Amino acid sequence: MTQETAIQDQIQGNHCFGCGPDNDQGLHIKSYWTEKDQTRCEFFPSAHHNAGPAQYLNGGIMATVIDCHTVCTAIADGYLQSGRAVGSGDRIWYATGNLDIKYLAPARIDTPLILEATITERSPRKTVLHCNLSSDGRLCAKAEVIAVRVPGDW
Ligand SMILES: CCCCCCCCCCCCCC(=O)SCCNC(=O)CCNC(=O)[C@H](O)C(C)(C)COP(=O)(O)OP(=O)(O)OC[C@H]1O[C@@H](n2cnc3c(N)ncnc32)[C@H](O)[C@@H]1OP(=O)(O)O
Repeated sequence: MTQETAIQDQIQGNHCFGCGPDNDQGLHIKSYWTEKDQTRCEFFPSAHHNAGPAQYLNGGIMATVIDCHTVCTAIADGYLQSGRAVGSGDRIWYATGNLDIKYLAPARIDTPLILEATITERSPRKTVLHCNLSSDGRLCAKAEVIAVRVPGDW
């Protein structure tokens, strides 16, 4: 189920700080399906994304990339469940209802992050996802996210 076009590049008009192609100052994460119900994102931190110690990544940035990777996965899944191409027709949009992160180890600022999300539950109004964030082969954070479907004009 691999694909060449990122989920974010199939959705028009997204100004989100973490995942919006239309945000000039955003992080511009890119998420791809890898298998059924699973997506992957590789993110290269910039030097100004650091925590207090310059060698480590800020935890809020980690939360943002997890949030955006999982919610974009829920949005793409919403289109697939409706039998539609991602981004086609009336907008399908989800917002973050809950984001529960456990920070397990520091992530280095000079090393790419790997995010792997899995859809664990879905219903018409919400999608539940698990996400692992790794850096340099080490699991640095794991999260449970509840994405709630909101109206297209939210
Ligand atoms: C222009 C085009 C752009 C497109 C780009 C898109 C890409 C953008 C990507 C952005 C990426 C970044 C994303 C961002 O940064 S989104 C920004 C951060 N998030 C928010 O601001 C959300 C603020 N909250 C709300 O708007 C509402 O409270 C929401 C929408 C969340 C729920 O509203 P509402 O209360 O009316 O919902 P419901 O009562 O019908 O419940 C429905 C189901 O959901 C379950 N539930 C509800 N709340 C919670 C909760 N807090 N924890 C756990 N579960 C919750 C509930 O039990 C029920 O489950 P079930 O009983 O069915 O099992």
